[in-house]
Amino acid sequence: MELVDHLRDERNKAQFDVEAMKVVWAGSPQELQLCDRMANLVANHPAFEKLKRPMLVRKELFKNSLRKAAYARKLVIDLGLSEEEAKWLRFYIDEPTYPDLHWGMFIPAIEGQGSEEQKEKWLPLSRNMQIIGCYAQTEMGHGSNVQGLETTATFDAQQDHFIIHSPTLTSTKWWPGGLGKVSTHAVVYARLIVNGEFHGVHGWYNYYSFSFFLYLEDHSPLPGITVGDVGLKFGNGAYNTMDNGLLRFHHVRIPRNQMLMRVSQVSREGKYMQCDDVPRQLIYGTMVSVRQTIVAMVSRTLSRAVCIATRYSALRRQHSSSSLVVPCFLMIDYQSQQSRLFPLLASAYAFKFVGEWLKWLYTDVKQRLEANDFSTLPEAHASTAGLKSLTTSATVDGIEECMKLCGGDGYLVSSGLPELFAVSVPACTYEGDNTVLMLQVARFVVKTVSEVGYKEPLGTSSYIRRLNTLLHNNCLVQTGEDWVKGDRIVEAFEARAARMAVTCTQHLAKFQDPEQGFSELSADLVEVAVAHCQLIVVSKFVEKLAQDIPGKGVKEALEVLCYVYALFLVHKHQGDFLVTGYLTPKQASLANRQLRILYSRLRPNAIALVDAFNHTDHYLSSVVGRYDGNVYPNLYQAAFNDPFNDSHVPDGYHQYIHPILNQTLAKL
Ligand SMILES: CCCCCCCCCC/C=C\CCCC(=O)SCCNC(=O)CCNC(=O)[C@H](O)C(C)(C)COP(=O)(O)OP(=O)(O)OC[C@H]1O[C@@H](n2cnc3c(N)ncnc32)[C@H](O)[C@@H]1OP(=O)(O)O
Ligand SMILES: Cc1cc2nc3c(=O)[nH]c(=O)nc-3n(C[C@H](O)[C@H](O)[C@H](O)COP(=O)(O)OP(=O)(O)OC[C@H]3O[C@@H](n4cnc5c(N)ncnc54)[C@H](O)[C@@H]3O)c2cc1C
Repeated sequence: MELVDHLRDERNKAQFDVEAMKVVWAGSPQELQLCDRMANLVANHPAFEKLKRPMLVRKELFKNSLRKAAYARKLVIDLGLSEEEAKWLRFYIDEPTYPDLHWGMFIPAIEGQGSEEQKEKWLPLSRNMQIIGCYAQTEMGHGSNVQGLETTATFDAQQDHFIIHSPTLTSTKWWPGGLGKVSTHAVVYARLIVNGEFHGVHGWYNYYSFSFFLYLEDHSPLPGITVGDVGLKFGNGAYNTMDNGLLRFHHVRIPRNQMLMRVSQVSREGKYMQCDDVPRQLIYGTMVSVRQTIVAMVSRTLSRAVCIATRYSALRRQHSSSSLVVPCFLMIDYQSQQSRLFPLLASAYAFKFVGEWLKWLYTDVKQRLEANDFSTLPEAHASTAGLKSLTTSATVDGIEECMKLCGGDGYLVSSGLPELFAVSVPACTYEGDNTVLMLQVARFVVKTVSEVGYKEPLGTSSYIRRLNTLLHNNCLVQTGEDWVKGDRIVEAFEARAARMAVTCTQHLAKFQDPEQGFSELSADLVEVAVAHCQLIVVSKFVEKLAQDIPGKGVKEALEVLCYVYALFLVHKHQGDFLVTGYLTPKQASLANRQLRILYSRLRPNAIALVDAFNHTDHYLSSVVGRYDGNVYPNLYQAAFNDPFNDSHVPDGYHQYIHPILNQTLAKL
């Protein structure tokens, strides 16, 4: 039977080579081929079916996710998949489970903080999954405030042991993924006490990581350990496939050599030593690594929501504004729909490119760290923290908007959007609360501004070198067309970021106690950080356009997306641009007018741009976002796939409805 493509007319409108755009989106022909292979491996295997997931109760759901993870492991071994292939396989299975933390945090923590000897011992075991690990940092009472962690690790010189203890209820480890039910091991963060002395009363050396056995082989906890799951989380299915755990220690002994020893050591005699040439911030290194990964992944999450909303918008017709009777308008042709949808489409591309750049930055910093060059660590920290915060917040808001863009059907689980929202929303909290992370960026920016004159700003903050120009030269835009020039756009974002940073730095200088100033101005500081991070995203998109991009019409389509992203932000944050005096109201309104023109240029390419994401229907798991656009019959069928429709008479009907109908409520 011939398959009907309900979106064919839309696909025919494309003004660029979709196959070439797929390569740009994937990053390279090799990446495209790799992702395509892994996505289809998952899509074509019944073991990875996921549509029934939201109907399962927690225990069934969890067992189901363990089965999938085991099956994935078997595939990795049977097919001899590389670590990279295995990573994409897990990604397309699309279900948070313990291997995410094992591969994503436990192994990187050992790699980054273990001594050579420790790495040699633990990494092969971990990579072969003979042990399964998690990352136990957060406590019930302390999440963002890592320095406040209460778990103690007291050195016992007599027995050459550390004693790990949870002295208070609030010191209970709380949230680590994979901890609750599965992990055999954990990297645990605790305060170090040697010879009765708390290291780090001043906040320098007060917590260190330890790796130790959590379970006995018969799978009951070691003596002195209490472990469990933190409980049901938001959303059906969603993150409930993960065993986020709680953990308490009652004077648990571990050998001294299970302290991760790259940054500092405790000797047999009980002497504490910090490696001179290694900054203590290295113990935060795993977080830098995961924040980078989150940015690399988040564009795919947003692209998924946008793909669903764009396809449905290009199919569903509503009345025109002049006639409420004739259903003639495609939703995507409403200007108001475009102004909500197209900036999200542009954001997905923008986040993809900034994610590629961040990966490059991180790879570079990682190589430097291995060679004990720590000079770029502050920038890597600020960039990973800021971009993690910016992109996850925008993505989660974007998914919610996509849900609304699909009307009532977006609210159905079968649209794929509610579960995507539920599984993504904790990304604004985990790996650092987004506001807390933006305050770290602000600290970095303010410090850079304060040091102008005796320290050269580098990398993402190098615009601060041209402070004088940026503070005094205002925008030169005179026509709408003037706004679609890469260097002009970047300069506008630089001027806004620099002016906001300088104003805040001047306000901070008025406080006698800098920390009090930082606290009182924290809301403004977050805005400074947002401006800095948006500048990074815009400038990396503009830099991408300066590269050689093959394929008919591909570069032109990307240019439109870049300007949509940038001018949408100019419009959204026009208050910043006007208050800093960089733009006049006329220039701001020209930007908005140009944005409307760009929407009309993007419109014919909309479906092709989401097709270029190359998402399988399995990955989308959305009735309204199907590739073939055959929505309505499938929407109807999906309703009958719900077990709730197995019978006309639900449980409780005879008991609770009949008495009302028969007016026999008194018998209840
Ligand atoms: C949308 C869908 C996305 C899909 C993606 C899927 C993939 C992801 C799978 C994983 C899923 C879940 C995993 C979740 C795991 C976790 O959540 S682990 C726990 C994470 N916890 C946190 O992130 C805690 C946040 N808090 C902190 O990072 C720090 O404590 C904080 C930075 C807030 C510390 O603040 P202070 O106490 O003020 O800092 P100090 O300790 O005094 O240090 C200040 C100096 O150190 C520098 N610094 C800070 N952090 C780092 C770092 N990471 N690297 C390098 N340097 C760092 C800081 O700049 C200061 O430097 P200065 O003194 O100014 O020079
Ligand atoms: C799904 C999920 C998975 C997780 N996985 C892990 C894991 O594997 N391992 C692990 O160790 N942890 C994990 N966590 C814990 C996570 O890292 C913490 O939740 C996170 O760091 C935030 O800490 P908190 O929950 O204590 O929030 P809090 O720090 O209590 O923040 C609450 C509010 O206070 C504000 N706030 C806090 N501090 C400041 C400040 N200094 N200035 C201004 N505002 C502030 C925040 O902006 C926020 O609005 C996970 C969490 C979730 C939700």
